[in-house]
Amino acid sequence: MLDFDEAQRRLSEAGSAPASAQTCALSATFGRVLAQDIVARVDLPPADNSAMDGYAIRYADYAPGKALPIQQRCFAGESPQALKPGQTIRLFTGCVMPEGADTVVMQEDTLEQDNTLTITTPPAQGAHVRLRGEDVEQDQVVLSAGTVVRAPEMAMLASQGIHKVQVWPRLRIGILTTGDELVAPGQPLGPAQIYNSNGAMLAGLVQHMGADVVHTLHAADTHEAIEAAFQTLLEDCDLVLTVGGVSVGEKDLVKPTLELLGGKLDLWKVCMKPGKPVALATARNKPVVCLPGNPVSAFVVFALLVSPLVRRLQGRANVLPPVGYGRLRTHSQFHETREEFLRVQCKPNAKGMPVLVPYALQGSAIISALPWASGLARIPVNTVVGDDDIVAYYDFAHWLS
Ligand SMILES: Nc1nc2c(c(=O)[nH]1)N[C@H]1C(S)=C(S)[C@@H](COP(=O)(O)OP(=O)(O)OC[C@H]3O[C@@H](n4cnc5c(N)ncnc54)[C@H](O)[C@@H]3O)O[C@H]1N2
Ligand code: MOO
Repeated sequence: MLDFDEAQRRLSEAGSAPASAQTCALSATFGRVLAQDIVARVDLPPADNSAMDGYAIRYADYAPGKALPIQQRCFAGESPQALKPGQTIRLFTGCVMPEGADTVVMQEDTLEQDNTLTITTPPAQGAHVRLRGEDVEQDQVVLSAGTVVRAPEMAMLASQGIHKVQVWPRLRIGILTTGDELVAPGQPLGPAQIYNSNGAMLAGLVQHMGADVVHTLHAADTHEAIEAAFQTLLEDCDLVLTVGGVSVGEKDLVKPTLELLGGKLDLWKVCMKPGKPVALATARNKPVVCLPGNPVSAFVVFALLVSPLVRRLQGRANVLPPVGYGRLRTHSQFHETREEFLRVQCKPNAKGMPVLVPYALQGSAIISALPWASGLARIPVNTVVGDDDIVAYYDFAHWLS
């Protein structure tokens, strides 16, 4: 069985960014991956401006109790006059600083009467002035290729006046579920049947990562049905995910069918619990990942092994999210021969230290653990782990996005 970290590395490298980029309007960039570095076109802010509603002065003109005539009232969007010596200009937040002024006095620290200003609280030199370029300087790289565009990145693009960018095409993923015991939701449940929950789950996981679900197919446990589904999926998709039928049972036909189609098996069986019977193959130059059928196993394998490959294929720069840590709150002692990934909730204790509370049932068919858990606690192999021990924590907020 392959070591978990080695398997994760190999899956994360089992593909590459798309061959060509496409142009995307700013308003449609949410969730897209930048295919170009973004270089600042303008200084941000483009000019010195006021951070407060108040009065622009030349600091040297200040003296306690001294009255300064108000030369002009200037609103945001208007160009101020140059400040005359010994005078002040009334201005508002966002107004460009008048030439000659170096300080803004906020209006709460002043008295205005008969068009003259008295400053009641001594100002600090240079106070409340936002300096040209203090945020971003022209020609600086503000966003790198491989960044996922979310609201902060949209703010940055817009602040630079950029309304079109080069992005990678959306990743097209196909899903294949197998198993004669499965029934589609909406259909009556017969004896010895269960609902197909992995199809919907994987479709949701794919969408959450900003990729497209091109097909969600279901095949009966026959070579013919599985082969026909593979033909469609390999034709239409960049990545194929199968679920179930990848273990050692007599109807576990996914791997043999893939091999019949000329697929090359790159790895099979990883030393992890849940998730052992996972396979990575290449067919028609496309990666195929076969996930174990148990719902929790499929979910965990997607989070830890498939999501890095998805990020790679999407052209993202960071494919392996950060791993956190926490103190395990448990009544059990663990001494594993496979890396175990417990479904846990992460909560801070009174000192703010993250505490990882495992779900009561840790079987790989326990679907109720999935909406409950915030992430996975990693129990290392050949190590006794008990209450309060510090273990690695894989937060779904990072590992599923
Ligand atoms: N003799 C052995 N048996 C098993 C082994 C083993 O090493 N030796 N490994 C076990 C482990 S670990 C796992 S995980 C499962 C995975 O097996 P498969 O990937 O071949 O999956 P199936 O046998 O098809 O299904 C397993 C389980 O999951 C249910 N399932 C499958 N697909 C769906 C779906 N779309 N929605 C909901 N539930 C699904 C299926 O009914 C089974 O209960 O193998 C162990 N066995
Ligand atoms: O590996 Mo299986 O995924 O333990 O249930």
